[in-house]
Amino acid sequence: MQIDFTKMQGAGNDFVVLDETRQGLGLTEAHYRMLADRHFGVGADQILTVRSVPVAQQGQADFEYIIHNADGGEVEQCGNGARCFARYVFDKGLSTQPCIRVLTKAGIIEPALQPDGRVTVKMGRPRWQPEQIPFDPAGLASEQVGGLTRWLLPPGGEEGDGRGAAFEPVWIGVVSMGNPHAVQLVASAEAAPVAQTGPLIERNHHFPQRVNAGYMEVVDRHTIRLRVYERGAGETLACGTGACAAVVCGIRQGLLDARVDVHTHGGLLTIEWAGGDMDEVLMTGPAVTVFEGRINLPDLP
Ligand SMILES: N[C@@H](CCC[C@H](N)C(=O)O)C(=O)O
Repeated sequence: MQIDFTKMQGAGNDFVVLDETRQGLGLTEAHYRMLADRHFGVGADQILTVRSVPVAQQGQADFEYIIHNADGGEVEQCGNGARCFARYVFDKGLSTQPCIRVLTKAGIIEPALQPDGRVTVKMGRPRWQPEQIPFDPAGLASEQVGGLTRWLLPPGGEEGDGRGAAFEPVWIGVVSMGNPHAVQLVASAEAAPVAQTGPLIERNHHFPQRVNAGYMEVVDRHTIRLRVYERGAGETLACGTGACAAVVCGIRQGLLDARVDVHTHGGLLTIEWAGGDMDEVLMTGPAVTVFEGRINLPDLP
C-alpha cells in the first residue's frame, strides 16, 4: 500500500501527518511503528491522523484528531501535534478558518492560527483527581505545597524490587492535560537524569496507563526549562502537554505567574493559565511543515 504523508514539527517534536478525511487508510499499530521508525520509516515521535467528525458528534467539532505514539499505541492528547494539526488542515485547504474545534479522545480543543505563524491552542482544563489521570497513590507519602499535592514516588516501580535502588525517590505533581503527567522539580534540567529515571517513572505501577515524566527547572516566576520523557516515545525535543502540565504544577505550588515561557531543547512554548478550576490552559508555539512524501507500507499484522 502507498500512502501520502506530511512531515511536520512543533518545537522539534516531530510528526507524520495523515489525511483520513476522505477514506480510512486501515493502518495497524505495526504500520504506525514503521512510519515512526527513524531507520525503516519516515521518523516521528507521533503519527497524527485527520478525520471527519463521527456522525454522533457532528456539530461539536470541525475535525477529529487521532494520535499514535512512536510505539504504535493510541493516546488521548498531543499539544505540539495540535498546533501542527491546525496548520495542516489550513494549508491543505481542508478548512478556511484560522480557528477550529478539534475532537480528541480527551475532549474538544481549539487551535487558532496567529498572524505571526505561531498557533495558540485552548488545551482545556487541568484535571487533578487521581482517577482522572489515572494514578493510584495507594501507599505513597504525600505533602501539600501551596495548592498542589505532591507524592513521593519510588522511581524503581515496585517498592523494594531493586530496579530503582540507584535512584532516590522523587516528589512529583500529578496532573492530566487529557494525558497523564508526573512533574518533578529539578535544580538543572540539563543535568536531570532523564534517560535513567524517565523509563522507570513512565512504567511505575502507580500509573496504570503509564505516564509522561517531566523535569522542570524554575528559572524565575515566568520562565522554566523543561525536559520530558514521553510515554511511548522516549525523550522528545519538546512536549506541549508536558509544558502545560509543568506550568500548572508550578503555578499551583506558588512558584510561577500566570504566563510562563517554557524553554525546551527544541524551542520556546508559552503557557498561560489563570489558575481557577474552570480556567483553560493556553499554549502558544510554532508549527512547521518540513516536507511531503509518499511511502510504501508492506502488509503488516
Ligand atoms: N508530544 C506530545 C504528547 C504525545 C503523547 C504522549 N507521549 C502520551 O503518551 O501521552 C505533546 O506535545 O503533548
